[in-house]
Amino acid sequence: MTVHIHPSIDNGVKQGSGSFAGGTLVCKCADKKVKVGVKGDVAHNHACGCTKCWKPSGATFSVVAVVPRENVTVLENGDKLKIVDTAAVIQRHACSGCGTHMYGRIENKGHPFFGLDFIHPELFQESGSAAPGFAAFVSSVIESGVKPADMAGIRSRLKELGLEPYDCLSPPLMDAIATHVANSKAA
Ligand SMILES: N[C@@H](CCC(=O)N[C@@H](CS)C(=O)NCC(=O)O)C(=O)O
Ligand SMILES: [Zn+2]
Ligand SMILES: [Zn+2]
Repeated sequence: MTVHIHPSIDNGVKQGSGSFAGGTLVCKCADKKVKVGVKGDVAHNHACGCTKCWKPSGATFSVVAVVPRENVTVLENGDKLKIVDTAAVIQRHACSGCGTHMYGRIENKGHPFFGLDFIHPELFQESGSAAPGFAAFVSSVIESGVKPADMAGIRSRLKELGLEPYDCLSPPLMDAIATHVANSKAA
């Protein structure tokens, strides 16, 4: 069985240039494309199996990374952007024309990841941004219809691609969240 994870990594994970200076994220509309400028490289790029992160058609996983929110600017056709779920922690701003999520923003100042926006590096018109390094919320793909019996094959393909599978976030990110919670309680 061929295991498809995401079109940008199914043929192998292409490493970033290490000097990506930023670029423009472009939606999939034929015209009046939404364009979002991002300064600098992305961090914590990963495959996400959750149901909320945007995936291109046919993908089992999303590929998503973070950038400082001050580095993100809507450049063109921002009037097409709509928040997918205003109740979610991550306010995902999607193009109402093609459905592509252009950036996700956390507005809760107390959240461990406040200050970071979530973006999909495959939407950069430029190449060279940092590559995904792990896979998160892997078990969640079952919620999108993947058969539990296919999970062993998915996890082994992720490992083959060098993307260690986790069912929540990676240990360093889980540690960062717990540290934030501990510090908030201590304060
Ligand atoms: N099992 C759930 C997990 C959803 C989830 O917790 N996603 C993570 C990773 S993106 C998150 O931080 N979500 C916050 C949000 O969506 O606002 C699903 O697949 O819908
Ligand atoms: Zn669009
Ligand atoms: Zn997700």
